Amino acid sequence: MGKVSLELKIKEEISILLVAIKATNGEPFDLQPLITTSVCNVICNIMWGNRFDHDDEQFKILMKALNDEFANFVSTGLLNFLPWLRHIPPFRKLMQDTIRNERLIFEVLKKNRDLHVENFDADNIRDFTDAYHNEIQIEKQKGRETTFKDDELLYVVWDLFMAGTETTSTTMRWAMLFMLKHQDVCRKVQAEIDDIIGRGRLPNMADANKMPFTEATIMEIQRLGNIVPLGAIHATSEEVQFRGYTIPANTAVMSNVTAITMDPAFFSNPDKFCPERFLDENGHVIKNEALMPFSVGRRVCLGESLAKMELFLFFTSILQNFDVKLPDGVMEPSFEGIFGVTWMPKPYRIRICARE
Ligand code: HEM
Repeated sequence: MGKVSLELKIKEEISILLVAIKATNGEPFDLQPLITTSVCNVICNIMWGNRFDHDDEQFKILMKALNDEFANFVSTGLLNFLPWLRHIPPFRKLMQDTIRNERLIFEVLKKNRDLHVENFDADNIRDFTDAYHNEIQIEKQKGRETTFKDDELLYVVWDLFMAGTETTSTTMRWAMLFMLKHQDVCRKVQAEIDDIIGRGRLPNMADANKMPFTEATIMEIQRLGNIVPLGAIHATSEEVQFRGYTIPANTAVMSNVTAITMDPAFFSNPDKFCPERFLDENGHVIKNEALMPFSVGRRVCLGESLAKMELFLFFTSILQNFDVKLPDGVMEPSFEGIFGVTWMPKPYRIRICARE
């Protein structure tokens, strides 16, 4: 799927999201289910070429199971290191729930794969699942051994759902909290949107490089939101010498991303929310290599460009149309977080009101 058609799919989701937000009539609500559904639908579109209505039964099963998997991730992750814990409450129940959820999710994934295989037409590749299945057929015809396998496809799709849904949704929820707290920044972003895009059409990716303040704001949200504070766990495949240390083969390695994003040597006053740190004196964006929300190296986030597209389009489309406000009686947004798959804000309620 090319960048242009991907952008169209994202904008289709955004249009539906904006209608759903408008229907809240400026009353306090939790943005999480709406935004997660939207970004999950983007992945569905890439994988299966379709989207689901928010109240579709199959989609509800997938979303609930995905949410439970995310919520239990830290505890189930512990079982990787201490597997015997699975026999002891409360881990026993957690393990049973995880197995049940995985079965439910794989049923949905299998159903969609089988539908694709039934209607497969090599001359009309509709989406990722078709493209993958096509690869299996090509390798089969050539009689070659391949890692492209029907069952492997289910795990690839599952990985993309896991990696691509909660991350983007969580970043957007931090984004809204930062805008609640820093209304001055929010107004500057809105002024840039009005100037470059206006109110008559949805934002496009072509607008992004004309909007340095917005780009810098998203960078600062990603720096302070810091949603993957310890990166992903990797393992050394052989012995490694690193800065005078010897790391043996098969050692689990984690990267302390927080130590970098909060290091005054890279970011002055690191606790301060300050988009201007990413702008030079002419208002142009400064790239800072110490900002690495998608990690670096060979295992860098596979979805980085999709995620950047989603963040820009969701963020600007919401602020183009709405102001963000605290519920009556709430003086300050809470920046307390929960450590699940990612570092995510505690559930909060927000008022998103049509702009004057
Ligand atoms: C704001 C959103 C996102 C953030 C902050 C983010 C961040 C990350 C980080 C830090 C990693 C670990 C890299 C490493 O192992 O060193 C990662 C891996 C990955 N991400 Fe993302 N991600 C985001 C969105 C997405 C999206 C939308 C997709 C695609 C659908 C995606 C797919 C993946 C995949 C497949 C990996 C594993 C790559 C590998 O192991 O080789 N991510 N991401």
